[in-house]
Amino acid sequence: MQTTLASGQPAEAIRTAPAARIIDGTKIYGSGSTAVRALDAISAEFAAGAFTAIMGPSGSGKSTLLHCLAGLDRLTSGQVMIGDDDLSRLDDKAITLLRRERIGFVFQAFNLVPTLTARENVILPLTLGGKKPDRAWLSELAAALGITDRLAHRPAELSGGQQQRVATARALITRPDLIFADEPTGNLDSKSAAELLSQIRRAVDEYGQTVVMVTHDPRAAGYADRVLFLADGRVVRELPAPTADSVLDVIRELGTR
Ligand SMILES: Nc1ncnc2c1ncn2[C@@H]1O[C@H](COP(=O)(O)OP(=O)(O)OP(=O)(O)O)[C@@H](O)[C@H]1O
Repeated sequence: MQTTLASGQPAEAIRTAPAARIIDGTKIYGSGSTAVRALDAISAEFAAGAFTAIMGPSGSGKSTLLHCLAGLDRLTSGQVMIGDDDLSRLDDKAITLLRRERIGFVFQAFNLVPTLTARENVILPLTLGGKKPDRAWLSELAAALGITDRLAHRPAELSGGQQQRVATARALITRPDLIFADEPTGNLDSKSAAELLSQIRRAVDEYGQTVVMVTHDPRAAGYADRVLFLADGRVVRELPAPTADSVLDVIRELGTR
């Protein structure tokens, strides 16, 4: 029989630490009269094996949240936990290692290395860690993302959308526990966007990976398990089991408040 706690939740669910957590996170850029409070004592949990979309108006702190969760930037105060590791207690070297081993990124600026081919860019996280790529997985990813025939090309010879898909393959190649994506479909036509989102969805459903994705697109958010809406550096609404329509409804409602 399954053990349940007083809260009604199964004990197993409680024991499994969230993949990532931010607790009372505040991020202030600059100081004095020019200081900007990008995150304002925000708290949120990202369950292992779940896909969360982050939405909110421009300047609401979405990218800052992603960067702080991913250990690319440090909070001014508060805590970020990746599994059981408290990022505020780790030095930069330890954070770099943790990122390389457990985290994949897809960002707006693709950060592809211009002198490397698409294939070399995709496998870079493995090369850096001294590991060999799993050829079958590389082929599967390239096919699913529609870049198989572009792998020998350098980034400058690829369209923006193709570069975005190469960056996505790079984020997925190590099968990281956690994937952070900042507007991954921003430069894609709707068919390519659907392919990329399906691939991200598979990462969650088939491999149990945890995804946190910033997006402005209600259709993209519809692929997630829940949406967190930010405003002024805080979570103002959580929407479980979103659809493009229910996301639009919440955006309209928040916009008219
Ligand atoms: N490096 C920085 N220095 C100073 N202010 C910054 C910096 N980065 C972000 N900000 C400010 O912090 C606030 C939150 O920015 P952030 O990029 O997190 O918002 P966002 O919700 O991702 O916006 P968008 O949807 O436009 O990408 C904004 O007011 C922004 O101008």
